[in-house]
Amino acid sequence: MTTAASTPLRGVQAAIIDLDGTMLHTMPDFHVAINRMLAEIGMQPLAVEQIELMVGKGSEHLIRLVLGVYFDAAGVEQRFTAAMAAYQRHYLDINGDHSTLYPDVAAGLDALKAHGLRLACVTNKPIAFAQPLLEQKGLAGYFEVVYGGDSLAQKKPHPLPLLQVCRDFALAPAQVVAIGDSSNDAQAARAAGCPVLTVPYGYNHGESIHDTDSDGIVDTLLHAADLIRLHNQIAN
Ligand SMILES: O=C(O)COP(=O)(O)O
Ligand SMILES: [Mg+2]
Repeated sequence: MTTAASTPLRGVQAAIIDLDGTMLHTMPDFHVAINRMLAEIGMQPLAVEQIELMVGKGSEHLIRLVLGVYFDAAGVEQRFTAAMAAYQRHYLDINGDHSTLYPDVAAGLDALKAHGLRLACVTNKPIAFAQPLLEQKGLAGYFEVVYGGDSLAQKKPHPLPLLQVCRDFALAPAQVVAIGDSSNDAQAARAAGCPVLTVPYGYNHGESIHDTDSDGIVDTLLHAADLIRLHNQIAN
């Protein structure tokens, strides 16, 4: 972490929060939906530990990696469309049923709002999954803007969704902190010019979050809110 004097968090007025692995432990939902899809196409189930390494770069990437466990490149492409349709159907069927909030998520979002920050959610999850999930878990009301992996022309690690939020809020990237659990979030933030904080408990493609370039690792969203308040020297 840099010192308060040079902190990239000074002057931050909005936060972009990631969904999977940052606000919600959704891996059990992924596990159930993927294995129902695999059963439908006659394949053996995968362990949740295998699936965890594949999540983070959106549904298309996930389904290609899952099929790649069983088939060569041509076999993957041949089955991709049907597998994706089955996966989407199964995911929507169980969306949120096996997912839980990480500790201090609501308290952290409350604190960020109390510190005057505007909030957006940017996820690589398809918007048709993300929006009902946020509603079901009582999180939708926190966010002025929600972008899914298919809402815009590019998804994280591309900076476009983050830059779109900056435009929506009429703020410079340096005034908008991204908070996420993976190198995708950090790369998108760096490319956009946004400061970035990471949480250590989510899904980072099997890599340690300590190896990801960020402006700090925070235990919870509440810790992130405290850090932002501290560096903005707002007395609350
Ligand atoms: O669904 C994914 O690929 C990951 O979604 P996230 O961007 O919310 O972590
Ligand atoms: Mg994530």
